[in-house]
Amino acid sequence: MTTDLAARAPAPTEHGELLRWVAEVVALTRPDDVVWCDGSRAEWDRLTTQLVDAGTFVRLDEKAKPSSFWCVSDPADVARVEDRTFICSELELDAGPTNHWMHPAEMTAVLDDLYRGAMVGRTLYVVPFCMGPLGAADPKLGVQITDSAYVAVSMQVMTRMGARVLKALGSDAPFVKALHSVGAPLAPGQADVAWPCNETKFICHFPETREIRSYGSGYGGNALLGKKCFSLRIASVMGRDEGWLAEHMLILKLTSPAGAVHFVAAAFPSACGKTNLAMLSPTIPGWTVQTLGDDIAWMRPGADGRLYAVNPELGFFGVAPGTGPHTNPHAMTTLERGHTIFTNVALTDGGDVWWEGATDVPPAHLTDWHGQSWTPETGTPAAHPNSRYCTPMAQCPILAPEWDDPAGVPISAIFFGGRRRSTVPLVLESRSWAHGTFLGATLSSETTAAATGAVGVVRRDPMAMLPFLGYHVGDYLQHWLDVGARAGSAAPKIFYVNWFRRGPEGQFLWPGFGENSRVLKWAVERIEGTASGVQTPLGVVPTPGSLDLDGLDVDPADLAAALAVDREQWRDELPLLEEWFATIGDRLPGALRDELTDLRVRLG
Ligand SMILES: Nc1nc2c(ncn2[C@@H]2O[C@H](COP(=O)(O)OP(=O)(O)OP(=O)(O)O)[C@@H](O)[C@H]2O)c(=O)[nH]1
Ligand SMILES: O=C([O-])CC(=O)C(=O)O
Repeated sequence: MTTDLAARAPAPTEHGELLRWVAEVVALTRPDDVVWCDGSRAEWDRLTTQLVDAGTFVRLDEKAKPSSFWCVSDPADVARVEDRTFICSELELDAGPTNHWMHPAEMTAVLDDLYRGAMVGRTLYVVPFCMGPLGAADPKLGVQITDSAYVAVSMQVMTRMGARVLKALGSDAPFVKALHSVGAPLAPGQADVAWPCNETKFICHFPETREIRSYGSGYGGNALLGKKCFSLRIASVMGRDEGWLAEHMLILKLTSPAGAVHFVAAAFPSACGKTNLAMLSPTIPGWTVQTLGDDIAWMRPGADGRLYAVNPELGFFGVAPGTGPHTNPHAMTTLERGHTIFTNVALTDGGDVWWEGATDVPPAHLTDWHGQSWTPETGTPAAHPNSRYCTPMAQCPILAPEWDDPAGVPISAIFFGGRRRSTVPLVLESRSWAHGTFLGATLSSETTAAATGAVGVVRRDPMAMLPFLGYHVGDYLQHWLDVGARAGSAAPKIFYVNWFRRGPEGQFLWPGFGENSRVLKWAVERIEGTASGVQTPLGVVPTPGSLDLDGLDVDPADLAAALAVDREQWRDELPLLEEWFATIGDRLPGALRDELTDLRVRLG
């Protein structure tokens, strides 16, 4: 009976390939029902109400957070699963040394076995979506099939989706096939759980056929397939083939008191400060920051040689803990405007949400992310460290007017940054595009709760893309060099930053957050040729007077320590860089090997 379902459900499209694929997935997964998502407000209301009735969502107080919902996941499904993430290229060599690999045919067989009957008792949602503005010359279209209503409503926040995308697909436009199942079929009469998922998880990418297949998880980056899976892993391959860059970067607009505008893109690993920098409230008078994106940038060369950035997403899927009125007031305002899904934060007795850092003083009583009663004496965090909000970008009070422009914005500066307790100074300017690519290629950062596994372990994370590369890291670095060479003098200037350096007592040496505007200012003044800097073996750092410190209460010794380039520490770092380059193997571009040799010489 279920094999006829695709034919019985009124399909609002004449796209032959899409209809064929939906019928094939229906036959394999055997859902009870098929729903084509239209992206309407009525659909949001219907699906969120359904999720409330199912016990997955709790509706928040309408005055505090209109049309918003709280939910908690299975405690074993709280983050991206990098060890279960695969790049299934035809050749293992093309996935490179940083990715898990399985041959596409072998992986398809494994997954087909798992998908067989996986949607029994559930509804299959067809979610047509577009990454980036629909009005783009070459809109990047996708269709996600999912058996999770949570995913369907989250995709409505995070992507341009629904009827208008189906229309853009017409009868034959190409699209990325993104199949997702939580892997939890329901036997007749079996009661559902609030967060269905499976212990077995697979997040698989087929770069040659531009397909994604995800199984077993309902969590963000594993399940909202337009995000990391499409916009980074698959799009990095599209970018390689088409001559552009798909990057794990925020995009911001910086305006000086004189009205000079610079667009800045910045790549930091997961949970290392992208959202906060994108929504920064400058502490220096007259400067403003506006937001265009907090996680992903697609940068294409324009006719003038500059790189133009577009944010493919429509929402923010942000880390909740640490977000508060002092650190990120604009994120707080975005959330207050509602239409937000909160996952794994705590619930207040008044029907609002809370997490560590939301207020200075915690409420006297909460329901924590395990659904348990919590008081400040409980002694465990009320919110999971990787708890998230999923909220529409359009609600951000400092959204830049250019945010939806299909042409994108010209990037003046690229920042690379990680979370390092030592060694890496507050800011460095690279000597050239190739040197900047070297700094990005050797970026290191301590792991965070955004992925399962140990937290706080230093690892190399090239351009903050380690978990998101759709192909060989060596080829990717060569692509960076090629894009820069084509841009020539129009290429953005590359900077390297570290907000997380610590002193001997473990204190942050730099206050961060809004104060990072001082670093942004120095960077654009370097580009304009008005700020001075001093050469170090690593690159140029600010001279004592060139970083604007007006009104900043910071211990001069801490500041000096934050800016210091310690030759000893860097000499100790050299073998680690060698080791990393050896991992990349013979596809490492020679120009980057030369940069390492030059660094060794400069360090003496
Ligand atoms: N000390 C310090 N902490 C920061 C700074 N900026 C951000 N953080 C903290 O870092 C954590 C992650 O920040 P986010 O801005 O959400 O990171 P993200 O890179 O957008 O994270 P993803 O959504 O995983 O990509 C939060 O707990 C922040 O409070 C900073 O300048 N200094
Ligand atoms: O992808 C996710 O689940 C969340 C995210 O932004 C990240 O981990 O960088």
